[in-house]
Amino acid sequence: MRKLGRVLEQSPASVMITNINGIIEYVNPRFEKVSGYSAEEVVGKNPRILKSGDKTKEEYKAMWDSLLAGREWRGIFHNKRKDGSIYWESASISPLRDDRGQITHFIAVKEDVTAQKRAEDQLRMNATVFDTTQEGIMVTDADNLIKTVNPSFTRITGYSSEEVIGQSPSILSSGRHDDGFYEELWDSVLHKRYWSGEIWNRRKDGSVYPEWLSIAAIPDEQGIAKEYVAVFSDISKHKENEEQILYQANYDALTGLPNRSLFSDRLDQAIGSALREQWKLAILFVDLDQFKMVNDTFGHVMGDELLQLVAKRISDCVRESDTIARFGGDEFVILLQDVSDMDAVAHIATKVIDKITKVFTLYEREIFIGASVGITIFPDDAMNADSLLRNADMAMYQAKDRGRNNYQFFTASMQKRTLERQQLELDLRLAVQRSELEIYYQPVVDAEFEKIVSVEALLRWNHPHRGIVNPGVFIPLAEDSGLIGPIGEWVLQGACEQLNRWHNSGHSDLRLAVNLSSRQRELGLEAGYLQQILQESNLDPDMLSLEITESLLLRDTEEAITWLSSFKTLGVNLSIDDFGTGYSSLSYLKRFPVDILKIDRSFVSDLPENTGDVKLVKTIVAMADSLNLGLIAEGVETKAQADFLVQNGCSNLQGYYYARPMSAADMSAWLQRDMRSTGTT
Ligand SMILES: Nc1nc2c(ncn2[C@@H]2O[C@@H]3COP(=O)(O)O[C@H]4[C@@H](O)[C@H](n5cnc6c(=O)[nH]c(N)nc65)O[C@@H]4COP(=O)(O)O[C@H]3[C@H]2O)c(=O)[nH]1
Repeated sequence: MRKLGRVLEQSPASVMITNINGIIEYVNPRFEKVSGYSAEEVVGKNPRILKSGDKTKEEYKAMWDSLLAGREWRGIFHNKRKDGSIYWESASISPLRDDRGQITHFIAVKEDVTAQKRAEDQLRMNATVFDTTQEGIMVTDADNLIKTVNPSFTRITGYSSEEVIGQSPSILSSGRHDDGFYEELWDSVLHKRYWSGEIWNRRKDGSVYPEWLSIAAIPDEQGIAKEYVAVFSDISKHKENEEQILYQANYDALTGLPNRSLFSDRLDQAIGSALREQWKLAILFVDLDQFKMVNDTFGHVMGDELLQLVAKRISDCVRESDTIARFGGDEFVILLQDVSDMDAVAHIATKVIDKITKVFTLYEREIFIGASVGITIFPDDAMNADSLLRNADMAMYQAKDRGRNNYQFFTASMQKRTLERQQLELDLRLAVQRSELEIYYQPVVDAEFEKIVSVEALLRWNHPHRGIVNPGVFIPLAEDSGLIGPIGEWVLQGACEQLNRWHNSGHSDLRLAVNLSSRQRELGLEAGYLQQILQESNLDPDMLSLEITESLLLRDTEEAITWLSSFKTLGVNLSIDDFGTGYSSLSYLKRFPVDILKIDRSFVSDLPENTGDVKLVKTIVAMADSLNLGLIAEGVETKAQADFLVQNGCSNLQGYYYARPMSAADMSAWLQRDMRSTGTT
């Protein structure tokens, strides 16, 4: 019996003996160690002091039912130690009987299975991760044959586990990587036990996809790799996004051409190669003429489509290896590599202009635009990308100044001209204060009745060093700098005062036309100001007409209508200058409060020989007739032109044939002359 006692005392299992009522009578030292309670603390107590609250009442009842029926009970307890920590015990509880077979005690033999339980939980969790993770997992053996794969492997690759187990992972090879790539990969796995990187694999359906793959070698106790675990995720979507971001950062979304940033990179690279190979580069800066007008008239959708067609036409002019970029708006830039012959560069520029000036047909409309091209050469003109682009831009402006639809090579004198332009702008600021501006007047005659009907006020600048500067040069400068605001008001006031003087000297029927710039609207010219001038000059508003260009009508149409209508309300007339050069249409003539059309000089100069112009002028005359608009032909230089116009219903004529623009004093003298001699001198 003592021997038995020793067995209990030294048992590696916890032993607890309770009486029939479940009151603890004995616990062995192992119990004390595992539970943290001493024998004194638990003897006389109910074992429920160990309860963690995990088992339900029903479970305890089932256990007691079984024990009281004399059956052994086996199960797991989730118990609480004295310090509150939880542990798992596997228990076997048996009833002890006396000689009469009556149950007197219960003996519980328990084993702490916490570690085992944790390991099982860990395994279960690993299995769940393996089954549910989005990453594909493939485990291979020491010979690198597939041992197991998870469901995501099947989802990504299309192979079921049955199809791949026992196979080499090479069935996934895409063929996109060379042997060297796999050698490096395995070298890292074998020596560093790890590799991760991007790899292209092939699905069962043959499609190739990029994945992010990590391979780890799992060593045995001796450190020898027994298994390899490969974890991978399909990164096609991620790559697509990455490519899209890269694309957006480097390409123009509308035309698909490289943008400014990619162009600059390519230009830098091209400069590098050109230096090495000792060849030249040409940069062509292409700016569209009249594009803004199309955009404003027909809307952005049409403007966008036009830009796409332009991009296509420019691409047709150069080699695949050349770069064409869109810098935004209506600016395109071409980079030609390895150029030796400047004639060839000029030829390409001509080709680009020819292609762009050909008619575009969009939504059954015929659209004409033009292009001005500036060219600069590396290394002749500059050594770096920024300067080259600046030069090409400057040359492009020169091409525009020279009448559009042509190209200009950059020259050092252009830089000089740009500086001169800046100087001229400074001078213009002082011109008003120094009284260097003067209003000239050009008569408009009624050729049928041989009398003067009106004068047009045309501004001149008597520059102290340059002499007379024409408005074609300084009006754009004044518009760019905002100086057209005060200058335009000065012209209105001066011309109205002068007309008043002529009225007072007996020419009371004489009318006046003054040019308005669209910028004057933005710069705040208001009808109230004009009304004041008219009152101060004692003029009937009907004696004044404001000349506006077609482009003014087309830009910000609604605002322009409101602005012009406010002048119209005063009683002044509005005339459209350069009629026929833009996208004149009957519909906008009806929308604008216009009174007079001026036929542009360009349609008059080839009359009466040019049949196209003949037709056009006849159409404008008919249009003015039917809309009840006044008509003036500009730029009449010959008797033949005058005769043709009069015979065809336009008798109000303006041009050198009658008189050039002249100072107010000369105009006064002219007014005194006999109108009968007009045009015969
Ligand atoms: N070859 C040729 N040319 C002729 C003939 N008859 C007249 N011209 C020129 O044609 C231009 C007619 O003026 P515009 O079309 O209003 O075109 C004007 C007008 O748009 C603008 N401008 C002139 N003065 C002013 C002004 O005070 N304010 C504004 N905003 N613009 C002005 O500058 C433009 C150019 O003015 P100008 O150089 O004075 O040029 C004038 C005039 O000198 C001819 O028979 N043959």
